[in-house]
Order: sequence, then C-alpha cells, then structure tokens
Amino acid sequence: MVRVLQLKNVTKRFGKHTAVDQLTLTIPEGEMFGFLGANGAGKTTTFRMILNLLENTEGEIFWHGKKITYAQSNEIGYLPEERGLYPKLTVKDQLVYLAKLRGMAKADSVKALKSWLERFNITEYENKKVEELSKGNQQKIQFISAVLHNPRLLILDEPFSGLDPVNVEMLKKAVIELKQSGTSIIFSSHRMEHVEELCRFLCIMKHGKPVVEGDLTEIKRSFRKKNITISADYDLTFLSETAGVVKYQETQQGCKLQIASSEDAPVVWKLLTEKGFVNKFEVEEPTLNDIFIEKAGESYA
Ligand SMILES: Nc1ncnc2c1ncn2[C@@H]1O[C@H](COP(=O)(O)OP(=O)(O)OP(=O)(O)O)[C@@H](O)[C@H]1O
Repeated sequence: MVRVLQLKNVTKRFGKHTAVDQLTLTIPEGEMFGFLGANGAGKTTTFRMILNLLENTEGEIFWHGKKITYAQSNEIGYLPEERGLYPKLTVKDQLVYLAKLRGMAKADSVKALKSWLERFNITEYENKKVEELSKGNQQKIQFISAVLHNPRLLILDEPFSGLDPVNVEMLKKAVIELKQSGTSIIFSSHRMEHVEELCRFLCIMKHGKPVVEGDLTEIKRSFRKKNITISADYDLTFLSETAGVVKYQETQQGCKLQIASSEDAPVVWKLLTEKGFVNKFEVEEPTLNDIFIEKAGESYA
C-alpha cells in the first residue's frame, strides 16, 4: 500500500484545550478514506494542519514519506465545510485566480473549468457573479475550485450538503471517477450512508483521538450483531417488552429489533418459534450509524 499521507502522534492544543491528541493516521493512495467524528472532535483542525494553515503543537506529518511543507498544498484540494467563495467575483475570474495560486497556467485552468461546468450542467454561470447562483450551484463551483488543479489528495468536508438528490448523485459520480483515476480522497461527513457507500477505510474521532480505525468491512465484522429483522403473521408487539430488546420498531412486514447483546438473539428466536411460524429472522451487521453512535456517542439519524 502506497501511503500518500501519514500523521504521526500529531497534537494540536489551543491554550489548555487539546483539539487533536496524538493522532496517528495513514491515508492510502488512490483510496477514499472516511474521517468522521462528532462536532468538535478535531476533524477541521486536522485538515488545517495537513494544509499547513495551522501549525501542529507536536508530532509530524509526512507526504509520500517526507515531511510535508507548504509547497505540497498545491497538490492538495480542499473543500471546506465553511464555504469561502468571493460573492462579488465571477465564477471564471475567481476559479482561474485560485488555480493560478496553485501554480496552474491560465489556458489550462480555463479549459479545465469549461469541462467541469459542462459536466455539472452549469455552463451558463461561467461569467456570473457567485452571489447570483443558487446555494446548490455555488456548492458545485466550490467543488470545482477544489479539483480544478488536479490535486493528488482531495479533502472533502460535507461535499454534498445543500444539494438535491440528482446533484448529489452527479457529484458522487465525479468523486468516484477521481478516485478511480488515482486521486486519494479524505471524505468527512455526518451522513453515514454516504461514507458507507463510498469509503473503504475510515477513522472515527472522539475528543481528538481515533476510537475506530481501519477497513470498513473488517470493522463491521468485528462489531457484534445487534440488529434483527423479523417477519411473522402474528402480533410481535410483545417483543417490545422482552428482556434484552433495546429498541423495537414496527415495520410493514413485522419489526426491527435492536438487542443488547448478540446472546439475546437465540432467546428472541425461541420466544418466536414458541408462538408460531417465523417468515423471516435476519440478524444483521451493524450499520456505520450504529457503530458511530456506540463509539462516538452521537446520533446522526
Ligand atoms: N482557533 C481555535 N481556537 C481555539 N479552539 C479551537 C480553534 N479551532 C478549533 N478549536 C476547538 O478545537 C476543537 C476541535 O474543533 P474542530 O473544528 O477541529 O472540530 P470538528 O471535528 O471539525 O467539528 P465539526 O464537525 O463541528 O466541524 C473544538 O473543541 C473547537 O472548539
């Protein structure tokens, strides 16, 4: 595995407050890495240190094995959660200017911009001021500004916020294609289903430290199975009162249960079979949302 970026024992303190605490992390090349955490967990602070916008208090950050410097910022694209376009400038002037700051020749940036605008069906906005665009279209422009200079590492913080479902799919497709063409991506989002769909590796932060880290499939396997989907022709509401059942939710075909521990599953099964025929009894892997709630203590349902 080629490592595009490595953080070793990186710490950031603001006065007495430790925002990032001895963080060690590897971002593999050409993969999409989910970087998650509750509000205030230290994600943005970490991004700012990677981008050299903030100095780390302790630890080291490596780019392809060498200490990262400000020069590498040209190889990184950043879509911050706080959007930062100049409202009074036109899309073209602004994006060409930002690409120039990252070392891109004007002719190349104009060409790349036209192709991205076409791809996102917004060619008519090239010479419009940013403030004249809808929120969703501003979001697409901000995305383009992060990718226009063909970065090797792309940091996306809530890239799909404010977009309608059609545009979410459009941006998602663009992100997947960038990954397939070799761009390494750090993806931060509170939308667990997006992370689950897109990321192979992830890290969940809590109070500046990782609490879960690794390959998503392996992470899921290592968590105990606590969700059961049940379908039967008789009334299942008695399960809401059953010991070991933490959550009972009625569905069209029956119910979904969350149990306290995987040992409760055979107990539930026994109770059901005593009552009658069970059409469906499926013990499922936890969702990323379940894992997040358990480990980071916050719900994003
Ligand atoms: N410039 C600063 N000065 C002092 N404290 C800061 C500063 N920037 C961040 N912090 C603190 O550091 C902690 C981590 O903040 P950070 O913005 O990195 O969290 P986050 O994970 O990005 O949260 P969110 O999901 O809400 O964006 C918070 O407690 C925050 O208040």
